[in-house]
Amino acid sequence: MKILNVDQIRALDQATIQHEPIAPLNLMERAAQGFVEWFAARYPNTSPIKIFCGLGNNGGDGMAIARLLLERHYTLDIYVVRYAPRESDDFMHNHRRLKLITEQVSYIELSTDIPAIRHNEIVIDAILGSGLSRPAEGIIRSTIEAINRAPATVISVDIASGLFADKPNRPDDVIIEPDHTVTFQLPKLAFVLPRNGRYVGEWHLVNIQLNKRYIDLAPTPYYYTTPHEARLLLHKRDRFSHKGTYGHALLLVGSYGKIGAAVLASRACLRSGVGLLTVQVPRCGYSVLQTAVPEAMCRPDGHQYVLTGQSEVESPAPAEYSTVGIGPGIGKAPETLAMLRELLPTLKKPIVLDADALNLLAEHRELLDILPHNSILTPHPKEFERLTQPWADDYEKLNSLQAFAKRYRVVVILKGAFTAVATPDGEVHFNSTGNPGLSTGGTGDVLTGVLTALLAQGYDSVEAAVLGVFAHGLAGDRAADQRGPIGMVASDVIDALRWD
Ligand SMILES: NC(=O)C1=CN([C@@H]2O[C@H](COP(=O)(O)OP(=O)(O)OC[C@H]3O[C@@H](n4cnc5c(N)ncnc54)[C@H](O)[C@@H]3O)[C@@H](O)[C@H]2O)[C@H](O)CC1
Ligand SMILES: [K+]
Repeated sequence: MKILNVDQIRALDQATIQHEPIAPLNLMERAAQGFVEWFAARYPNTSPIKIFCGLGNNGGDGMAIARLLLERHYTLDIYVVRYAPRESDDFMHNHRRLKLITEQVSYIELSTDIPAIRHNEIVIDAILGSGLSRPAEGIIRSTIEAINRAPATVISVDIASGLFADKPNRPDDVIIEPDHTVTFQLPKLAFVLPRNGRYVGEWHLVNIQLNKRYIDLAPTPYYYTTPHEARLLLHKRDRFSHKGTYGHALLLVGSYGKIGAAVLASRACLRSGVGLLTVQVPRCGYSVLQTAVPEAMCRPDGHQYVLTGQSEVESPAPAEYSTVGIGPGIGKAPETLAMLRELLPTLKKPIVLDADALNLLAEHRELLDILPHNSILTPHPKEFERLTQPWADDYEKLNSLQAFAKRYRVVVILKGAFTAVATPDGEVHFNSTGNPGLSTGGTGDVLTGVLTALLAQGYDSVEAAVLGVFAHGLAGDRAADQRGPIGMVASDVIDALRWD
């Protein structure tokens, strides 16, 4: 699903109006109906509601929503924040229609007009929408502050008032902090950026049949992976396939005290459909691995405690495997750095790099230039910062993510809520699965195993990254359902992996 910017959203409105065709007012009515259906399904009881409307089309939506809620017999107090002399045409029209059925519309011009809000109330925020052109000031600011102080449930129409949809706010901007945002058809970039969490709450999409052709043709680097799209990436298995069909992966993982990472990555790799798996661990990990993961072959490293790449047993060179996954638990010993230096130039196919493999790359940047193209890197924000430089805001971070993926021709998976997958072509796919329960030791090792398995099976790197991140997050969601987000551990995520 595409994520469009504000100019494109405006043009999409116009395209829908022209080509459907539909009168602007009817499109607003459709948006309001969509909101009200969502609302009525979630809040069937008539809790007292306060709705705050601005004077533009977001306020127009609010006026129409107020009318539709009154028709459904909700108890409603309606406020118009009169911050300017001008009103949009569709606001005016809906204001007039509303006044035909109720006299109960109040106007907020001064702070003293702002009502007290009680804790059992629901606030609907329709003050400012995607038309925000500058930070909220004056009476808008005071109203937003009052709503944020109130102990009520807050629901924003389209976007929290005061939040820019596609560019950074200043740190001292005043923005609604909603529990829910109900937006129209497509998510906004602001919704998937971590620092905006409190200005978005849970967000929900309401389909208002905007022009499909415009959406299909609109150029954008930003996408949001829906379950349907993720499922389409899944390769079907042929009845006559055999284990050779699904590749032979090599994992270079673990060091003394971190053999658990090797076990987790190996198990996840096997649970993600790899044909054969060989795992190279330092000698101290040999018995652990053979016992904990009997399905994997083990190639013990020549070193007792860390990886050096030297193998004790006769075995093929890493380049001969379908792919290599390297990083979980490896540490940063000089021998391991030397292994990376020797290994990278020999590899011609995309590989997976995680954890200390990334930290070694950050400390020895010349290695970045010899990464096999289309390799997948899986940093969390701190690791990514070491690979690049600190950022002032999420938009700067996103730019730097896109630039990095392009420059080194790699796929970068920046982990977090709405994990971002940046491609060598400059696209970014935000993931839709996962929960805070995944913030626990070992889940990154699991992801490395998953991605290594997908590359070994012949998925191209972008598909492997998008699908792998989605499936990993979904498994995390299942684990959280079963164990709760606090009690779940990385092994639960492996157990919950499903590929159908
Ligand atoms: N396709 C859709 O998503 C649809 C969206 N709808 C709704 O329309 C709004 C966008 O409406 P618009 O009139 O463009 O903007 P706003 O209501 O957000 O703002 C009104 C107006 O206010 C001025 N303004 C901006 N920032 C400030 C500020 N800080 N202080 C004072 N005034 C400000 C500016 O001139 C704006 O134009 C969208 O969010 C949806 O809710 C349609 O109803 C259906 C289709
Ligand atoms: K709003």
